[in-house]
Amino acid sequence: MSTNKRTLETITIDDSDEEAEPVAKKPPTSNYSAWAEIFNKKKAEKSKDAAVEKAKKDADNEARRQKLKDAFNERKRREQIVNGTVPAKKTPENPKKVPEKSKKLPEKEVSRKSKKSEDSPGPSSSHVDSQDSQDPSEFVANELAVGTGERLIRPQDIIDRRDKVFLEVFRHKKYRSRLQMQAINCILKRKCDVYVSLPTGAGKSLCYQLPAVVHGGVTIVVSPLIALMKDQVAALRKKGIPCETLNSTLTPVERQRILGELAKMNPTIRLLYITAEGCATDSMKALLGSLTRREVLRYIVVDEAHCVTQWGHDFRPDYLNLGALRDVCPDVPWVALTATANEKAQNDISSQLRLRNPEAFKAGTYRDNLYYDVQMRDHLPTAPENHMASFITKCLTIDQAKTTSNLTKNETKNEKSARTQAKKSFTGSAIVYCRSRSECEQIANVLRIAGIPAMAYHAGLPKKERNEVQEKWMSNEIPVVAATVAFGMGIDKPDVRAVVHWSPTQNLAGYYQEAGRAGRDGKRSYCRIYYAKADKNALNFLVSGELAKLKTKAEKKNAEGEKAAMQIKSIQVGLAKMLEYCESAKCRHVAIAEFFDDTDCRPCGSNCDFCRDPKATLQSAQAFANSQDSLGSVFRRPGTSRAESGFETVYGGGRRGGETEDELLSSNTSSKDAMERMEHEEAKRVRGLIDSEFAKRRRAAPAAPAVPRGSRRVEPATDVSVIKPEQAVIKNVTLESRENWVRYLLRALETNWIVSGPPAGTTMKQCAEQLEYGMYSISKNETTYKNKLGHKLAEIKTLTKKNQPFPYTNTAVEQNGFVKAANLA
Ligand SMILES: Nc1ncnc2c1ncn2[C@@H]1O[C@H](COP(=O)(O)OP(=O)(O)OP(=O)(O)O)[C@@H](O)[C@H]1O
Repeated sequence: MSTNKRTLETITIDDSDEEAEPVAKKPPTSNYSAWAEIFNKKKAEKSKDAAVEKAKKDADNEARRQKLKDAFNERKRREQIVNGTVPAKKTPENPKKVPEKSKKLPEKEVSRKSKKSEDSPGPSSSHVDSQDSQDPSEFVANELAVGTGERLIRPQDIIDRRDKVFLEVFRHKKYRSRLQMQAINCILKRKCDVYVSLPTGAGKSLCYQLPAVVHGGVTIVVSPLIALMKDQVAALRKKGIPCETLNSTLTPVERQRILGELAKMNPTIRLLYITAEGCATDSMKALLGSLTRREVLRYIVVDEAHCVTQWGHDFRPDYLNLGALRDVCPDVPWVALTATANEKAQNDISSQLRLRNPEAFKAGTYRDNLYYDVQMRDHLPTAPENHMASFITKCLTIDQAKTTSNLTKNETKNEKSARTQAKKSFTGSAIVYCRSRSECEQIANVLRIAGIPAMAYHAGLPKKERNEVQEKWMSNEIPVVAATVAFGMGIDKPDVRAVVHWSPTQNLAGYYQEAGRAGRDGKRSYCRIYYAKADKNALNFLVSGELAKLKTKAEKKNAEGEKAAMQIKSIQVGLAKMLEYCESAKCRHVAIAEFFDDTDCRPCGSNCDFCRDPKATLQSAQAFANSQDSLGSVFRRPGTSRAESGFETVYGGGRRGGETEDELLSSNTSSKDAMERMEHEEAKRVRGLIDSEFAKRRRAAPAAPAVPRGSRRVEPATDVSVIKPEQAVIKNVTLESRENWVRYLLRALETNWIVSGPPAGTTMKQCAEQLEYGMYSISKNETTYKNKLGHKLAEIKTLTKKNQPFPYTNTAVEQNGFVKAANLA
């Protein structure tokens, strides 16, 4: 003890450097000198490490600075190209600008240049169009200033500028398709209106964005969603293209700034995104008139043009006002773009928008990198959630090198626990579309339990949280989002490897668009629907209110009545085709193509479940058809046929009155208000619908012989069964309702036991049946029976949320803690 004290007293601590270790000075003993030597050596090593660390940090910072500088310079350069302030290269193909007087080139020179540009590498010589599109004489020279610097004085300049903008602003190497290039060239010529119908992800936006930049001036783009516009504007700004959006979410100051810029003689804004509602206002008409008079209005573009037609799946009444703009700017060329319009819709779009002899560029819907399939939820070998989880795992290849495991030695013995605890690193991402917010939460939870990082995205989340989810998904931090339909609109993520619909959409066209968010990079991606009879009922039920409203309108013998009748037809056909797609066994690509009147599409061969394995697909469709009348007929009274029930005629689809969840989210009202309004409306609508459906049926049905409710007998279901169905000891509890409770319990257990599976020696179905019977056998009346089962269901769901397995005990043997004598083995 005393030695220690002495040693400590003799050490002088050098604390001049806060980060440095204490240094021993004047070592009094040889022991101490050895100790000090180690200390100093350590200090030297540490400072060396610190120097290396510092050098690394400096290098990183420098690299980051350089990257930012490069990005800034690159953006500046792109801006200069866009503004036409980059001096053109003095090459033989692009000679120095000629003075105004010699604008018109001699015939000979034009044709020589035309030949040259065909041969020139340009944006992919292999994709260079036929002579007509490259012929400079075809292009109408725009003699007004493009921006502040350059003036396009010759058609050849347009071609040069097109290639420069294509390569250096949009940074593409070659055109996505010949059609994309042809459409771009046609639009660039500004000689006629243009209609573009290309598949999802085909690059339609470039068809108008490139000409808009090349010609300078202002291009007006009408888009259906504020969120969509915001995304487009952000993406264009990143490329250095000045663009703005005028919508209801802007502050007065922002609005004023944009209007002030547009009022200038040469506005710098290249693309102005507006909503269809905004177009109809007098102030917008005045603005367009003023731009036209100043000759700076280049194009009017109608994106998602199917919104203009009642034949489309997403009709927006405001789009009908667009045609009136023709009177304000009669000579400006129009461009209409869509991925989802059939022949009827195309004709309607042309007439509604008053397109003048539009040149059409159309391609079928077929995308060979997308694999479509349908899985019948009620006929899967495993729990549907489990099935989906393993499907997603397969789609998103797991990067083994990056996968980390925090398991201990003992835990690795347990495979199930290993599955849940290894932190896998996935490549690519996926979306699971759900119908309700609770379904989103439930699916996200189930996926997490299965070891796939997933988050829910829906209107019920605060905006901040929604943004966070979106950002994490975009940056591949979380690979899967379980979302409502609002998610993904306007998002252009190239590596979405799977789009799963936990239940189908209300319309085949809508499905095509949502599924089209997969594989935008052209790589193999998967589009799957999980389908069950219950979905069919729910879809029919959901749209019947909308149809009922339209039917009242359709009774009127005027234009409004005609439009409503058209809409009813479109809704009915859309849903009928969606259900047909799910239920029939045929090439999925052909089914989609036929819906869009594309008769050229041949069976894909290997890009859908049917073409891969026709026999299995047929069997699955057959199994579904066979179970049609026995499954979950929640909304149909036993004894009535489907036609009698009225559901056969209430196929429907489309979003309600053009107001989507996304729009509600982006409106001025707070998202909570919007969300509540939406939920309230939906609940009211469904309640009203149920009442009216049942009232209708009560009126229509012949008076049935009075049968006490509790004793009513129906054919037992085939998907689930109940224990001792003949008992009927509780008044008003029918066999039907007991079966429904078994189904609810089964669904809840399937989700909860996705990882652990049912207790040894049992199946999930048996457990669900036992649980129901347990409650049935100890309840005195209908209310206690329902309460007990409700609590049990809630208990299972709560445990699922907490990622805890439900501890199953056979409730048939539980009664107030005692085992029933009858159940003792
Ligand atoms: N020539 C090209 N080369 C490479 N990528 C391209 C080309 N043209 C467009 N793209 C890219 O393809 C992606 C899809 O383009 P875009 O969003 O315009 O598709 P779209 O046809 O509008 O699809 P959707 O109808 O689904 O919205 C974008 O990331 C875009 O940058």
